[in-house]
Amino acid sequence: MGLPSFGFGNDYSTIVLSAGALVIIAVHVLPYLVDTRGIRTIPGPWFAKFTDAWLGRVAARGHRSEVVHKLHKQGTFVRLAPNHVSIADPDALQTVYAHGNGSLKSNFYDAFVSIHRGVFNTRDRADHGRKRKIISHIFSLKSVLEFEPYIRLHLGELLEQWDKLVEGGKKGLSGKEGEGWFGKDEWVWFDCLPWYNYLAFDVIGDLSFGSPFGMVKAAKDIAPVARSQTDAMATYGNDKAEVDVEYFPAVRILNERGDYSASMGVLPPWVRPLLKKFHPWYRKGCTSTANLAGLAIAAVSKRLRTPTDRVDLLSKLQQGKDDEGKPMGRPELTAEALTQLIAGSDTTSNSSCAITYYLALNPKAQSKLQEELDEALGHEDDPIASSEIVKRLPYLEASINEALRLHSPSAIGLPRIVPEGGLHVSGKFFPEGTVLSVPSYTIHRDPETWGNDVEAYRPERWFEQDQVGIQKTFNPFSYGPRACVGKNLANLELQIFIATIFRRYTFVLENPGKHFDTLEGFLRKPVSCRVGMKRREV
Ligand code: HEM
Repeated sequence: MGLPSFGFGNDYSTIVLSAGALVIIAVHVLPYLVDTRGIRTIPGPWFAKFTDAWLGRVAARGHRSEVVHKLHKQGTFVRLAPNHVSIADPDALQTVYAHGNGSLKSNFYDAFVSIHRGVFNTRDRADHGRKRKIISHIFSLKSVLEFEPYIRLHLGELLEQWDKLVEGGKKGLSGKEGEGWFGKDEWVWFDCLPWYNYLAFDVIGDLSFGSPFGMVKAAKDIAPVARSQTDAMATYGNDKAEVDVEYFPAVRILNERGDYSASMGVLPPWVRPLLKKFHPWYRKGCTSTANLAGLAIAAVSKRLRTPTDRVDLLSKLQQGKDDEGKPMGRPELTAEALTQLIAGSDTTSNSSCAITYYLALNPKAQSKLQEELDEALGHEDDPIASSEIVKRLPYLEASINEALRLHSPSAIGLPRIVPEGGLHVSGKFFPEGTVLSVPSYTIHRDPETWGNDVEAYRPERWFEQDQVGIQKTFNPFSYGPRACVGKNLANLELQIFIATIFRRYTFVLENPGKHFDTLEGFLRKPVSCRVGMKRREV
């Protein structure tokens, strides 16, 4: 008996396999061999030379900055994808991100768009310039001081809650199941991360949407979200119409959205709809992105139904006008309020948590900070520190900056496209269209700038090292026209939070030997931060 004949079937599989091989060669191998950008000799992981999938996988696993940092042990330049070069050189910041160099955000940022582009994910230069012009004066030093009462209000609520925990701790009580706190040896032991999330969300929710979520008071991650975006958007044009809401954990959906977008953004645009449809992890992220948008839609709609004379971010956005004197329409207003909620919430809470962790780990630094706080605020009856006093405290500033350096909430290299004419960066020429980034995590560990003990938390280094080098290398808020527009508000919040909290309480780590676990999406986030806390005698 002869071998079975596969006839047409055999020819067909050969054609499919050959076509597949040709597509792989055309899409992945040819660009590598032709090397139009002249980056073939740049070292990097083997797979990353041929496909974006390597970076997509690393991003989805949540430790991108640490992985890229290790790769930079090979040198200043690392190829992270067929068209993406990471440059670990503080001098490169001025070239890649500076005003006037013409580089734009890459298509990474398209993965962050939900209802409408906001100032963060608008890539077109003119559109961004228009938005930024309307928004930037809202975040001037003078303007953000008008927001101080909201910061004080919600911080006061946090102190009330933490005082209760301290009292419970002294009595040796424990929280109910799921609350995660217990008292032992006069201390209360608990995870401070969720509380910082509640605080940051309440402050920014109050500022961006005109009412807080009430998370601190409820001690719970919960916020109203529009039940149907389509129905909610149908109310645009009728500010009196009510939007039907349901309740979601906002902190969780914000985290899921950041992880999803940061991994999706490094993949080619044609793969993205397929992943959204067929891959469960990406599908969940897509749902969270929609829910987060629903949160902004519901909140802005509620605010417009009940006009008020409050001064907050939303009222300032409503008053803002472009060069033609036109205010923002409701979709744009909603998108900007959402941008501020996203950009101004877990950035601040993760930073506050990291500062608390490093001060709890380093009792000497904590005592030194408390001495400075006692001297400056000792005569004050008000438990909440005022901006007027805290802005002048050097050790407080160094303690905050040292934690932002080490933890780096914004740690990944933010991708920018080389403009027409190309760019010379750190001694190498990159032609138009190459994607470049400078990883903050790695330059925050540059021994030339920071000294040889880069992994140690030592606020003192801010007084010892060369100030020009520090100014050039410290990059928590990025640099140039796309740098953080909310930096003044972020600094105000961090200074008031940390001064108030460390003046009132002392912290130790529950398990000082345990690694400070983080998970990175767009931001580098602590996973938890279990501390012991007690009231100070002040
Ligand atoms: C410690 C807290 C914060 C950190 C570390 C931080 C960091 C950053 C960074 C690194 C960027 C650049 C992102 C990129 O290019 O992809 C950025 C952009 C931005 N941040 Fe912040 N941020 C913080 C707090 C805030 C706050 C409180 C707000 C406002 C409520 C805010 C609003 C924004 C906006 C709107 C952008 C986009 C600006 C643009 O593209 O023109 N941020 N932030």
